[in-house]
Amino acid sequence: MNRDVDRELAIETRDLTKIYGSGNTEVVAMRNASMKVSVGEVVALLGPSGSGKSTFLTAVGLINPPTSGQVYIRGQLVLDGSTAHTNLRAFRRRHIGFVFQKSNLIPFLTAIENVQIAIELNGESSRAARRKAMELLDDLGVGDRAENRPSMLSGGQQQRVAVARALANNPSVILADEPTAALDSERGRQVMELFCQVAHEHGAGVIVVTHDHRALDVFDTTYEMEDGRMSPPTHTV
Ligand SMILES: Nc1ncnc2c1ncn2[C@@H]1O[C@H](COP(=O)(O)OP(=O)(O)OP(=O)(O)O)[C@@H](O)[C@H]1O
Repeated sequence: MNRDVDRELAIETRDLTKIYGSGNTEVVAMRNASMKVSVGEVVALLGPSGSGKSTFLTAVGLINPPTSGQVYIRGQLVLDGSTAHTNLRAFRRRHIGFVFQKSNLIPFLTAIENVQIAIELNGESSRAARRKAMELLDDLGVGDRAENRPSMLSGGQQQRVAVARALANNPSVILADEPTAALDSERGRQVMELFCQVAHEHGAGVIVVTHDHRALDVFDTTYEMEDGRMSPPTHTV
């Protein structure tokens, strides 16, 4: 990626601070955390347990607002401290895709239905949604498992379906919390590589919280949190 060009930003956070509790129980979980993620950039977020990664990710995901600081998505100010500048639920559904540690697929729906339903919820016709869902499953190498329920799929295949679902509505932003934690290192790497490839192709800004230092070369940029503070970015050459 050519970083000399001022690319369009998918995500920008400015000085995010989060304080839980008050008085004796006050915890400053995040201090002035700033990050810029361009369209098509895939970022790894590292840090020890309790360093504030989930607090940061859930603030960017508009789930757990910061105490102060701003979140911009595609240049639009969405959160200023705990003040919402848009309808957060609607904005989240349209612009943000989530991938969790476990795939969280709906057990009684097939792989394709799990992806299709996410597209239909955003107002697509069932036919168009099914076609798009199939394309995504094919992209992620699980098209041949489209008619299987999650219990018939391996952990890696389930996670690929979950990634397809996160990409379903062409989100500007994808947030993943240890998406490969339940997989062995080889399968974890495969899922991460595919995830990055598809995110690049779809032009989303992606932040992945990971503990796996072995797969860092698949990311464009790495940040590290420690004691609530965000490091400057390290770019992969
Ligand atoms: N709801 C809460 N109330 C009070 N303190 C909290 C709350 N959530 C998190 N914390 C505290 O904030 C700090 C940062 O937690 P956070 O979960 O963001 O860290 P993390 O880096 O994601 O950790 P892990 O890797 O273990 O998930 C920790 O000290 C944690 O105990």
